[in-house]
Amino acid sequence: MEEVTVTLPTKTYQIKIANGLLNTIGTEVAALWQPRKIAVISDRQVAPLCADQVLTSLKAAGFEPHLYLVEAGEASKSLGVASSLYDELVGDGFTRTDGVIALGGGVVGDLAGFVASTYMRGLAFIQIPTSLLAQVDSSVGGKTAVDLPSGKNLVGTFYQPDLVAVDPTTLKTLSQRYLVEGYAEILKMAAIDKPEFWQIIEKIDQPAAIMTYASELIKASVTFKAKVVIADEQEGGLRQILNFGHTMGHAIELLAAGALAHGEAISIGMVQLTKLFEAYQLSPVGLTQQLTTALQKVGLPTESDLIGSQAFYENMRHDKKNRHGKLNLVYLKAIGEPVIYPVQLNELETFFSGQAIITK
Ligand SMILES: NC(=O)c1ccc[n+]([C@@H]2O[C@H](COP(=O)([O-])OP(=O)(O)OC[C@H]3O[C@@H](n4cnc5c(N)ncnc54)[C@H](O)[C@@H]3O)[C@@H](O)[C@H]2O)c1
Ligand SMILES: O=C(O)C(=O)C[C@@H](O)[C@H](O)[C@H](O)COP(=O)(O)O
Ligand SMILES: [Zn+2]
Repeated sequence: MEEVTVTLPTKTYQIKIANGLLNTIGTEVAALWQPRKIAVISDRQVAPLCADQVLTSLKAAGFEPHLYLVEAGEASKSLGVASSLYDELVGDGFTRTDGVIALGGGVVGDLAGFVASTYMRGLAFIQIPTSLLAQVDSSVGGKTAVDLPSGKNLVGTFYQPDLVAVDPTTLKTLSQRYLVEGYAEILKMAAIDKPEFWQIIEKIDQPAAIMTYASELIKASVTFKAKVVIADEQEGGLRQILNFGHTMGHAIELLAAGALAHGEAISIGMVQLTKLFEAYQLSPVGLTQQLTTALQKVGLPTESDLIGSQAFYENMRHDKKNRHGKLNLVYLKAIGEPVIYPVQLNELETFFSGQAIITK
């Protein structure tokens, strides 16, 4: 078993990574929680694959698990779905001494974490991520959210789990599209972490290689993400680097209305933003091509015709790195050297059209 510890001012928790961990999840949970009711929140695609394993193990450890299912996909990250879950928890008599477990990808993790953090002002919460994206990124760090029609993750909380239990064997049933999509967030972390991480990326020459290096990639990603979160839990400054590619990416994802998965949109966002900063001579010549090549090797998109419309700029203005009239963008001075670069909101169009005057 690999373990990474997340030590924060208010709590410390473990990210545990082991093949077959779902079979013994009850024992892991019993080491943290007294017997209680547990809301296991999952989606209709994931639950038939592994919910039985989790429920059986929880029951054997003395818990009373209740399974709640949402539709698979981003549309479930809504206030409406959260509200239905609150009603079900009330109906089943959940109280503040009970718990919530997210069993699924990033959608289920963000939604269940949001419900756990708000229902009766907060129930204990555990993440069991089953997609690659969730295992490397979304289950760690405590960002929970639902979307609004006007933007991604616009309502949410910082709410840390008591445990993140990663069982990489769950990835065997994940489609190639979502394996590759999760890889986009791995590549993001490799691009902003020390160059040793990028060296693992250099070895990934086709989608199948992602599975070959999965354990190494998961460990490197959560170790890096944990380090950033420990340094800046609530994104006062440094944590914004984890948003590399997300300002454009989230705007594109919203405009694509379900046609692009999160990681696909972030892939486009990383490349197009780097292209802009390369043109402004703030990123080195050739960096856009380096990122493009690494992303295209696994089939990720790097371009979109959704960029540049009025709605695109409007979406970017809702970015949570928008502070005091400036939008903090994250660009790369080099691989492993992310820089936070504030742009005046009233100059956003000029900046993104490549016509701004840059003083270095
Ligand atoms: N909180 C954070 O820090 C954070 C970080 C990154 C992304 N996110 C959010 O995560 C979401 C994207 O997560 P995602 O890519 O996991 O999407 P997802 O949860 O929609 O999962 C992708 C698809 O894979 C299926 N799936 C999941 N695990 C599976 C398995 N083991 N076998 C077969 N199918 C499986 C799901 O049912 C879904 O259809 C976005 O909403 C994004 O905003 C949050
Ligand atoms: O954990 C973080 O911090 C991140 O930014 C990770 C991102 O990959 C993730 O998509 C996150 O949900 C984006 O957060 P947001 O604050 O831009 O909504
Ligand atoms: Zn992301």
